[in-house]
Amino acid sequence: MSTLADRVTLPTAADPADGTSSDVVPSQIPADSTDGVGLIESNFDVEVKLGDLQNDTESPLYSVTSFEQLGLPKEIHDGLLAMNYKKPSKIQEKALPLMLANPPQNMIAQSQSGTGKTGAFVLTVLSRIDLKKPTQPQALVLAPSRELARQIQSVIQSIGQFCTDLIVEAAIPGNVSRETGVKASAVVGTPGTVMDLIRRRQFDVSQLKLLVIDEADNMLDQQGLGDQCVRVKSMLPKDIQILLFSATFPEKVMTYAERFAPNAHQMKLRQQELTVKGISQMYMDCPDENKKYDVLCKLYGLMTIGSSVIFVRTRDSANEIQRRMEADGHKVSALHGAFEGANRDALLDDFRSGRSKVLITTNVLARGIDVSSVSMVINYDIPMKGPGDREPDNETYLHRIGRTGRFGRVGVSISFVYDRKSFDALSQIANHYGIDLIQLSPDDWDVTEKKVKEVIKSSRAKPEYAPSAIKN
Ligand SMILES: Nc1ncnc2c1ncn2[C@@H]1O[C@H](COP(=O)(O)OP(=O)(O)OP(=O)(O)O)[C@@H](O)[C@H]1O
Repeated sequence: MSTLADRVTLPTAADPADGTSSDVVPSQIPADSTDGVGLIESNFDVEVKLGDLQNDTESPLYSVTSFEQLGLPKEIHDGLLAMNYKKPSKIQEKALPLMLANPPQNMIAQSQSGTGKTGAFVLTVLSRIDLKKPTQPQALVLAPSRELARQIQSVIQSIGQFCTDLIVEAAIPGNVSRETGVKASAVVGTPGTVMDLIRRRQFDVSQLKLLVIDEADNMLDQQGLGDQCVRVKSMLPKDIQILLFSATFPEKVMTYAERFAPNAHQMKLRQQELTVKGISQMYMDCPDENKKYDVLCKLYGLMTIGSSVIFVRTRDSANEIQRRMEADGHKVSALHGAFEGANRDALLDDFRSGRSKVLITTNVLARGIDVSSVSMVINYDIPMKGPGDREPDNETYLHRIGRTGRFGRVGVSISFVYDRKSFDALSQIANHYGIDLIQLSPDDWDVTEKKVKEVIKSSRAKPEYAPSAIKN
């Protein structure tokens, strides 16, 4: 059978399995005992030398400074030690002195997925709060989803675990008491809920000193949440320090971001620097759309995969794939915006803890979510944008695959293509970032198994630091 790749030439990387171009640690592949569902507990037995990466000048995890040199208060430093953060990553090292300086200045900061942007702004939040006013809101972080807001709340609580009287509240639907309103020094929320709370006078913003917008390119995009963020900002003190963070800042949003955060320091990456080296990016050339599902099941049937995320275009297809996979004996969960909040929280908590290992979701979880055990991301549908979904969505692709390969770990992403449109879209994404995609074929499962397993196996690493101090 001729494959799409026979017909159209897409650049392919040297096969990492042949040892010519490999960012992964080659390891012995055990004869996996699959139980038909391919979702077996894994043994984390390979060491990742994070210290090596943090000494590699080319790595975004590299830094020359120590956290001590950043002059953070003792209780914050103790929190970092408890999290096993030994050295700052590049973004933390470079951005922190600028963000912590007085008088406060705005910042627009870009760094690859999973390189510690959250840590960078959380340290700024904690440094700016006066803990003697525990219920007076002083720092506000906005994020695009309730899941990301809750995660950031947990990171503030974890790094701030020795900050006495620290109260961090999530301003997400259904979470803030109508009677008391917001009673915390740090608030993390989604823009719609934050706007409602301010309007209903349940959130006193008069003493806010810091506004952080995470995933800022998405949050300021006029097609999306832009309006709400602008409205929130218009209700805040005029001299507030503004920090904008993302792994992606497309040019058209950048111009807007510069107006939103005037005179900001800027840390930007070149387009070719945006991809994370530890993620082996592959694509699967499926015979047709209907066969995508069979290929998916075959993949899970063949391999022992730690945790993985499957991204689809619509909520309906997430439900449908979940239904079919469960009927076929796979244990999977689906999470998307149609579910009620508490249910979404429980589903993600299960995934974080490893109780569930396969998460089928939409773009709602494409950004920011940090689950270090994710070793595989599947783009079941190539991310598209614009009227009629005509254009490839470069940014969403990068964020989706960034759910694996967190902070020096390795992971694999597999994007499914099946026709000219999906193939061209993926080619455009690859060209945009200068990525060499590795081709997989459903006609040759031995090779696929070898290529994917090699990465997955080495991703079962025991990092030097605690995997994630996030408490749910
Ligand atoms: N200095 C550090 N030392 C060790 N681990 C760290 C350090 N900074 C961050 N981490 C860990 O690295 C992981 C990724 O960090 P984080 O979620 O902040 O990435 P990010 O850059 O915000 O990613 P994304 O672009 O996906 O939002 C987290 O599990 C975090 O706890």
